[in-house]
Amino acid sequence: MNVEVQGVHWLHVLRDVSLTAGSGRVTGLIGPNGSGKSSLLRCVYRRIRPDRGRVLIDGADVWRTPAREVARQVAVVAQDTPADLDDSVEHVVALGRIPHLGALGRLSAAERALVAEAMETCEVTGLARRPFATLSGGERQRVQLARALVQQPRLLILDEPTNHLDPRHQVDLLRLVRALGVTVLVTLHDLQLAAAACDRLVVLDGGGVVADGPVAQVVTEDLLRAVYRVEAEVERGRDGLPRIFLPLPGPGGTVPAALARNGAAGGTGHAGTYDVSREPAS
Ligand SMILES: Nc1ncnc2c1ncn2[C@@H]1O[C@H](COP(=O)(O)OP(=O)(O)OP(=O)(O)O)[C@@H](O)[C@H]1O
Repeated sequence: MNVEVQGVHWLHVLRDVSLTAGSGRVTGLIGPNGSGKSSLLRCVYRRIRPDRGRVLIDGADVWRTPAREVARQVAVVAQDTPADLDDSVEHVVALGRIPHLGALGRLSAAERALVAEAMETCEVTGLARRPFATLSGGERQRVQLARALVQQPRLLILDEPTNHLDPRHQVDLLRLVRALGVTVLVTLHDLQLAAAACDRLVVLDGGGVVADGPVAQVVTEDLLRAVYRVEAEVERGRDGLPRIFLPLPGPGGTVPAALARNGAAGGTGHAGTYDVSREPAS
């Protein structure tokens, strides 16, 4: 399933955005906070209607396609979890079949097996009877992914799918997503993960596309400086993928004097120092 975004404008947020997410490929959307990534995904999955421009899925304009038809083809793991919080985990996962259900609204035996398999794959089988509301952030994220998998989408849209996951579950999710063989559009803040998981990266800044291409071409020191305003080092691994070294702080650093504790310089307008090895003053 091929996705084409053509000249999309929305409010002051998206400005003339065009991109293609190729069939069966994993396309990553990256960019600073507030650059418009989630808004663009919402345009693609028909949550918000662009003021100008079009989103075509396999050549059909999503706003000229019935919502149910889009829901049969497109699964979304969004940051805001829409599930009814009192529902059990198993029920939330089974909701993924709704777009495919007939008039009776009952799951077939094959569909129940699909629900069980998706829960197994996302390691949430042990949580099946738990109310969704009682889950941790990472558990919720895995349940939402299981719901998306039982939908058997041709396009999978993931908005920051790893932000609550521990390292092993991050790796598992991205491996699974790559192995599915469906078209994937994903936002990720972790550029190392994005570089490993995606075939192609599109960079948004200020609501516009500022770079678009294969991972190795896009993730560069110049891009990190220009778009994220961070002085990072980028090396190439033997696999050709970029390795990103951010200028992480060691002990000690500076903060505005008004925020400094631990006996740092007082007054206003001067930088104070802090020492992370010291207990905060009580
Ligand atoms: N309904 C809305 N009305 C007005 N402004 C909005 C609306 N939704 C989002 N915005 C603004 O649009 C900008 C882009 O938001 P969006 O959530 O798309 O960014 P993002 O790139 O996904 O950010 P983040 O990395 O922080 O998740 C932000 O400045 C946000 O405040």
